[in-house]
Amino acid sequence: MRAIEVNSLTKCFKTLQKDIGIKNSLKSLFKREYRNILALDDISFSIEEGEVIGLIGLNGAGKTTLLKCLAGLIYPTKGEIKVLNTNPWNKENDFLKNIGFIMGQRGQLSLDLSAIDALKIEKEIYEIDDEWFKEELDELCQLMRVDHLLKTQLRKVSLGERMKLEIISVLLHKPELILLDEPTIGLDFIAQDNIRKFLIQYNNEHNSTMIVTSHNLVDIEKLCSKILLLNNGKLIYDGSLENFKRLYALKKKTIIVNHKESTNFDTILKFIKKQDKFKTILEVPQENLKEVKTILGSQESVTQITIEEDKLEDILSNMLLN
Ligand SMILES: Nc1ncnc2c1ncn2[C@@H]1O[C@H](COP(=O)(O)OP(=O)(O)OP(=O)(O)O)[C@@H](O)[C@H]1O
Repeated sequence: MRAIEVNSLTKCFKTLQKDIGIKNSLKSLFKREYRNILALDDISFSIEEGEVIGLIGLNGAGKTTLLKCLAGLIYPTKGEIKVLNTNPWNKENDFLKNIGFIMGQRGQLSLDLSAIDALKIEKEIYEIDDEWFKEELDELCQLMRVDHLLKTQLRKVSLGERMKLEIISVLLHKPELILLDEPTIGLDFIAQDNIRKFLIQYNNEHNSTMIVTSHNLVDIEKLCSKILLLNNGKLIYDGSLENFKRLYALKKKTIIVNHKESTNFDTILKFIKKQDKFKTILEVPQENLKEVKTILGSQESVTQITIEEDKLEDILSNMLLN
């Protein structure tokens, strides 16, 4: 079943321009100048139920704006959106109960409360019954390993622990659609990994649809099978991550060669990027790859050849910055 359908979505923000200095500020009180910012430019796509989609793009590409449109927090300028079979800006109760929005940069739980009290507020907002709340909370706290923090004031828990509690608060009511805006921002690598594993497990168990935005492309590679790539408000790729990597593969491949001291690199010297006694790193254009592999393969002193997979980060830099 289709979870999201977006047709020709355009969002334009109109912002007041303010000049620098008191004199100019006073002037702008009388003569207001506005600037239009096209945050989303005629984009269309659809997402099936249970898919985990990576929404990527450089700063200002339009990712948060798109998530906010999908959540019904802002109105589009033009176009149609259907999320869970409804118009998000109608804000029907059923719709609101079935979506969860996690914003890594801005927590929603009150820092003055203990974790359990803050979660109980969510329980009341979403009208979760006592038994369900207890069961869900136990399960989620165990999965996230935060049981010991429930009585602690949120101001006193670490950033990673707070993020886990934020995620729990959003998942308590088992939303069908989960929007995750930078879910691992500011977390150490262990906490990032725990959150990713948790989200994968949660998706496997509940078949919830997820959209993840992150500048940490490891999140995207580990969590998402499909991506939406935004650039200056335009959707420039919609499809599988695998296909994206194939379509936009880098023109040069990195080959790591482990070898004995005696290895002869004479015929492929021009490809050497770095070399020490037992290891050589080569940068080889696609068209020379076969030839270089044959040369390396014919040498007995070569013990291992590894061709590095293109990193998503490198493909994107190559694509967006060139
Ligand atoms: N409320 C607003 N008023 C005016 N302009 C806005 C508003 N919100 C976003 N914009 C502009 O819309 C564009 C897209 O912003 P958006 O926050 O969606 O980008 P993003 O892809 O999420 O960026 P980042 O990766 O930096 O979070 C930017 O040029 C931004 O300045």
